[in-house]
Amino acid sequence: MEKIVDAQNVKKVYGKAQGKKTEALRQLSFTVEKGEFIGIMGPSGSGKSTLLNLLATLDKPTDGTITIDGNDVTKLKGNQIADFRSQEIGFIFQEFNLLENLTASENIAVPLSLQGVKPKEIKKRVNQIAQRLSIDAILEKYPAEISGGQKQRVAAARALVTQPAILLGDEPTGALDSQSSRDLLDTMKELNQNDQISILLVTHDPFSASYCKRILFIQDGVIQQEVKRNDQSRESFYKQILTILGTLEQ
Ligand SMILES: Nc1ncnc2c1ncn2[C@@H]1O[C@H](COP(=O)(O)OP(=O)(O)OP(=O)(O)O)[C@@H](O)[C@H]1O
Repeated sequence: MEKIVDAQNVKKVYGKAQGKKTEALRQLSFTVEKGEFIGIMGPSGSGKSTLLNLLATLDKPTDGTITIDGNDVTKLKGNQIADFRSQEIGFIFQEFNLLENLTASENIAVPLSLQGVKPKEIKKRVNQIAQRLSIDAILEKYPAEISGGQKQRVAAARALVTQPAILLGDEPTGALDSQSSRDLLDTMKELNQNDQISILLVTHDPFSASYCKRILFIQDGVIQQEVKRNDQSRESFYKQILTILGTLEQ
């Protein structure tokens, strides 16, 4: 199996040398295989956002290594980091972060324009991913003219149009109603199953997490527990997640 992410002994300490220090992550190790759909859960303050920032190459670990698609991202410097991020990492957030004065299609095109891809190729790739996410009909609309669920699909298309090694999600259903959440999660499941897109989802929400194939539970900066869905139904996985969360948050 090909590893998309290989995090080894990752440690993150916040704070100045002399001042108060917070050890947000301690000796955290895990891998993500190509085509996995993995969830990260844990109580508030357990280190989830810290981990996501490190995986997104927005911050560096204090110690340890993080390899993404064969590249040790802890060794990247300056411009290499931004280039790597724009090519290899797709990101969807709770807030959709769309540019309000650009149409859906222009929003999706932004990462490709930044990479200097030619307009004809951009058009082709935007149309392809829009079809995949069933948003072809709204491509010429502005964010203010579409629903929350559609906005998140546009954001997902923007994240995937560069064909990144991994799609990172930070509570992507957090601002959606339950039907739009379900639709987005179904689409993510489909992209994972049919297109082998590797997805890592950080979430508080057991319903979203129940779509994952494997979940890492973090507590106090370490992986406390790991569960696999295997062949159980999503409903039964959901119940298992609730039980574990109950024990963790005591
Ligand atoms: N920039 C920072 N400077 C100092 N401490 C920080 C910083 N960011 C996070 N921390 C601390 O690191 C620990 C882990 O925080 P983190 O935000 O990663 O947790 P989380 O699991 O994402 O929490 P939540 O679910 O509430 O978003 C916490 O103790 C937090 O206070």
